Amino acid sequence: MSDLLTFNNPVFGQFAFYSCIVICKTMAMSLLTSVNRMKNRAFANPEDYKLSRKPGDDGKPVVNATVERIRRCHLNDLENVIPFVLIGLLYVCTKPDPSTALMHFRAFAGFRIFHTFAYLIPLPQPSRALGFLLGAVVTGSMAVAVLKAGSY
Ligand SMILES: N[C@@H](CCC(=O)N[C@@H](CS)C(=O)NCC(=O)O)C(=O)O
Repeated sequence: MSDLLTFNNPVFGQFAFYSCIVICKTMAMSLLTSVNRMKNRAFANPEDYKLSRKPGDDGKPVVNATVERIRRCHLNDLENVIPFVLIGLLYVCTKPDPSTALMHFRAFAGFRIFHTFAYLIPLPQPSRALGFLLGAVVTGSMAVAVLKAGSY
């Protein structure tokens, strides 16, 4: 029992692996935002322009469509990845069938990566909606398992 949330438990190991992938993907959105802020000279704060002021800059915050799209994608990751990680931890404690659990973890990571491509390319809808919905179904399925395990 005490080994459930350690790497002695293969299900936890797989959960940690796929969680780390989706967390790193979420973190990469910050980097991508920064790169695109610099590329498009679309900084959020007047003081940011002082780092690389160019002739003609008035130092006013600029809203750029690409930067805003990346930020929405980042926010959507936060809305979905955090619940996956929290519910996933509880799910691992229900001692799920290892192959079923692995299918959940892989599917969630795959759908979230697909959602990112669908948002940033962008792919025509309902591609992004499907990426979001299927990922949410995976987290929902783990939540049902947790609720069942805790309901007696
Ligand atoms: N916070 C989301 C909740 C619903 C959601 O996540 N929808 C997916 C599929 S349409 C999405 O990618 N929404 C765009 C977004 O969150 O920026 C929203 O405002 O749209």
